[in-house]
Amino acid sequence: MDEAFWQTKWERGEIGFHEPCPNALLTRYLPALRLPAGARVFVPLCGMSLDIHWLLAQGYAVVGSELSRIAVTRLFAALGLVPHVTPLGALDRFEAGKLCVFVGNILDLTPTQLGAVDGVYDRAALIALPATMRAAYASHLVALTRAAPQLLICLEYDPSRRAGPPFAVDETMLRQYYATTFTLNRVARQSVPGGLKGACPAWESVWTLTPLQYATGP
Ligand SMILES: C[S@@+](CC[C@H](N)C(=O)[O-])C[C@H]1O[C@@H](n2cnc3c(N)ncnc32)[C@H](O)[C@@H]1O
Repeated sequence: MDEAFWQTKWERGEIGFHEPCPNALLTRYLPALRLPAGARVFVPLCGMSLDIHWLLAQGYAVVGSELSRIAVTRLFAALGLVPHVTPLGALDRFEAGKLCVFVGNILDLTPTQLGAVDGVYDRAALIALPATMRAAYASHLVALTRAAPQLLICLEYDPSRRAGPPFAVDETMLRQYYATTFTLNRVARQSVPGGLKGACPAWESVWTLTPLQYATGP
């Protein structure tokens, strides 16, 4: 699952993952993160998601990371924003109003370039990556965001029934990636209507990841 795979998907318009409206699990469960008003939310592997429109409409500042320039150009256009583009070595930063997106490989993004974020929203990012890349992505994301709390949507299905992406990521895997940094709390689990593209039953889980140093104890 290299960069060329995703660039080709965007060039061919094969973007079945793109949802026609803001994700209902985001709009329902983001309050569980208890972000302050006007918080800065990081959306890794953001595509041109309408979730970003929704986050901006709630008054959040949004910062994204996305490989595809096609996606980011379309995202700004759909929002009626004209981005100011700044080259930053391997990345380009697109900025307008309260939206900033780094175009390029997230692994090239540094904490200094990203700046402070209050929370992370991961929909179809961790599960877009194969197992060989996931641990590196997860630890990079923690370092990048200085372990900011996350709202994370995961997908579970029998991986012998269908090849990813999206990949199945169950609780055991999630704990391998994040349990040393966060308290993991599953706030919802629901079956995917019609299964995973009709191939097999699937379930979506919504997790909140709270930094361990902030977890309240007795
Ligand atoms: C499954 S899509 C999800 C997009 C978005 N989160 C959504 O919900 O519509 C995964 C996205 O990650 C991007 N991507 C994949 N690998 C990446 C990487 N290493 N760095 C930045 N973006 C990446 C792809 O171009 C694609 O747009």
